[in-house]
Amino acid sequence: MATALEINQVSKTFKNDRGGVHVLDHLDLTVQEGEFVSVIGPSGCGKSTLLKLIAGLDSDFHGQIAVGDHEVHGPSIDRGFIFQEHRLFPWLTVEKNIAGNLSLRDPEVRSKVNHLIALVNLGGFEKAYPRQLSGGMSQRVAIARALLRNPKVLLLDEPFGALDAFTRAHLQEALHDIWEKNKTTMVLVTHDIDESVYLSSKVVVMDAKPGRIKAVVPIDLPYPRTRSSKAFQEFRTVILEHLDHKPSEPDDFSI
Ligand SMILES: Nc1ncnc2c1ncn2[C@@H]1O[C@H](COP(=O)(O)OP(=O)(O)OP(=O)(O)O)[C@@H](O)[C@H]1O
Repeated sequence: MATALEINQVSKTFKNDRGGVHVLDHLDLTVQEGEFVSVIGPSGCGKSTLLKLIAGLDSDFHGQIAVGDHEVHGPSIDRGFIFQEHRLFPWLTVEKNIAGNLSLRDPEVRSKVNHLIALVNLGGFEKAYPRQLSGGMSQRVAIARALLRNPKVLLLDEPFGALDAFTRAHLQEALHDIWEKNKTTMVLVTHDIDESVYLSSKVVVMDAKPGRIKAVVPIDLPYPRTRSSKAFQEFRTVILEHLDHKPSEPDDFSI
């Protein structure tokens, strides 16, 4: 299997008046083509920062990030990005939001957009406007839009964080379906352990201050996964333990 994403000794410090905040510390991670990787960790550990570095939205960091054979120095169509909020253009229909600046009169674009609308299960809503869609439907349009240019890697920053539990579970299924059909490599930032176990081929658990990779947990459960199964719950516990575990305190010899 070829490597889709290689993160090599990546560190990031945000400069401030007091010198800086050291957010990411020497991260190494390899993601193979077609993998679904989730990144989970405490608030502020640098998950979104890492995703932005991969996206090329911030190139002020140490180390190297490569997507396929190309080192990342800025944004490129080989990486799609999905934010927590869908960021659709309210004045454009679903199909025009997906096509972006490409013309739907081009038969190739039309056929790709039609394919994506079917993939995200929004047939019949081509001419609808974002205000006529639910939050979950809007996020599915955002996913279709991000897939239009066949990115090598799709980066998702808590895409379901603002949705209710029912819609969230439904969209997790939809995302899994899209991943299986489209074979796009995905990197998902989430706070939700169940979401990470349900979707991922491996879960990266991060530590905070500074952000480091604490564990990489391969989830070798067959799909579709059943949240209530014993094996699922065992993976859940493993991740929870990694998240909960604090480095041991030095022994206290005081009386
Ligand atoms: N542009 C910035 N300038 C200065 N500090 C920043 C900037 N962006 C993020 N930070 C700091 O970097 C740290 C990591 O932030 P980041 O948003 O990556 O964390 P996160 O793990 O995604 O958090 P959450 O789970 O709460 O979304 C935080 O302490 C944050 O305050």
